Amino acid sequence: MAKGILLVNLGTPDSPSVRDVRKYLAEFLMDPRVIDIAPLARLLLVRGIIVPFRGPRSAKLYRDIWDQDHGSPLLHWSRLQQKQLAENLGSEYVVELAMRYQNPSLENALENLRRKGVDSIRVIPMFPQYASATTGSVIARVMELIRRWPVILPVTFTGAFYDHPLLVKAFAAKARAYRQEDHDHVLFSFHGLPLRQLQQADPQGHHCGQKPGCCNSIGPENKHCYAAQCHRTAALVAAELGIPASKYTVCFQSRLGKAEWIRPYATTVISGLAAARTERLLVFSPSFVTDCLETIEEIGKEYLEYFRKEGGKELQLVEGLNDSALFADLLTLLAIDQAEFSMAIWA
Ligand SMILES: C=CC1=C(C)c2cc3[nH]c(cc4nc(cc5[nH]c(cc1n2)c(C)c5CCC(=O)O)C(CCC(=O)O)=C4C)c(C)c3C=C
Ligand SMILES: [Fe+2]
Ligand SMILES: [Fe+2]
Repeated sequence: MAKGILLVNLGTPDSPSVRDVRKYLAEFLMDPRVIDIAPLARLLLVRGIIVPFRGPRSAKLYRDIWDQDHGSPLLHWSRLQQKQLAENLGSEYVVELAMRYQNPSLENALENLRRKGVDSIRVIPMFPQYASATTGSVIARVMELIRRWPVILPVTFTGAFYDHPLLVKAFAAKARAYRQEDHDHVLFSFHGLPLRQLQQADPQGHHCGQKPGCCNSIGPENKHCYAAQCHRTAALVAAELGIPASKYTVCFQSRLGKAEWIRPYATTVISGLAAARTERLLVFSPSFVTDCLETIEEIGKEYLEYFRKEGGKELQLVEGLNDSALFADLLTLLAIDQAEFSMAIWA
């Protein structure tokens, strides 16, 4: 009997049309784990302001990144990762891919696994660092769908993998395509989060957002902190590449709305670097395992333009993990438990 593996990434519109982008934004932003405000306020904000006004602007950005043959980069690379994983795992496993929002839908992917008669399901949310808005939301939705099944199969979920040696090696391997001596400084730009969501990961209120820099390092007391996990990924990748602490900065991008998000904001850091006469930046985007709108468009185009406006010259985005064989190996380890893996390599 086969084991089911479900890879889950965030989601993307079905097409870059205004209609499909609005549909995607509405589903995504109505998730209470993403916009965590009172239901009526969320409805008014999302349906009344963000979807109507941001929809056309986002659709234009999606048109810019849409590939003629492959469509959404996020979906294209996720499909390739599914294929690599299925090849690595062999015929004992059935590997499905789903998006938390839009398609391929979680409903269909889970139903496919059920119909194929798998014995168990292992869900792999494809987010290196834990956030309630991403990994948490995937887990919550899968549980909601599976609890309706007549026979509830054994289901396991993998968690954050921000410090996994294969993740670090996979990012470092991608960076080796760019010469470090061609760049004055390295930026690790992570997707941002509202500060209040960071603080929710610290129910005792002892750690997150308590004093400047408290989320810049990780320990047992703040191991679920998204920002601390991001800082740890950056430090590990920098160490792997021999980049000294003086040569890199961590920042957070994609702020939405007026609330305070995790600092420092990407634009503030970019302005500061330009003012300090940094001319050539190399930018990693290690909260994403595939290139997507937030890497290709926001970093590769918008931040490049912004950096130049502020006096900088070049900003080079390090390609996402995309087709990385090392990342496919990491997914393989996540898919099978370590004991099984060591038996497989000893066989
Ligand atoms: C690391 C993963 C992500 C976190 C954490 C996250 C939080 C988060 N995002 C928004 C709002 C938007 N995000 C958008 C796009 C987008 N976000 C992620 C990942 C995370 N988001 C990805 C991979 C993408 C790109 C998808 C693609 O199709 O390429 C967008 C839509 C694009 C736009 O209009 O700019 C919005 C809006 C919030 C509010 C949030 C915090 C909880
Ligand atoms: Fe996002
Ligand atoms: Fe924290």
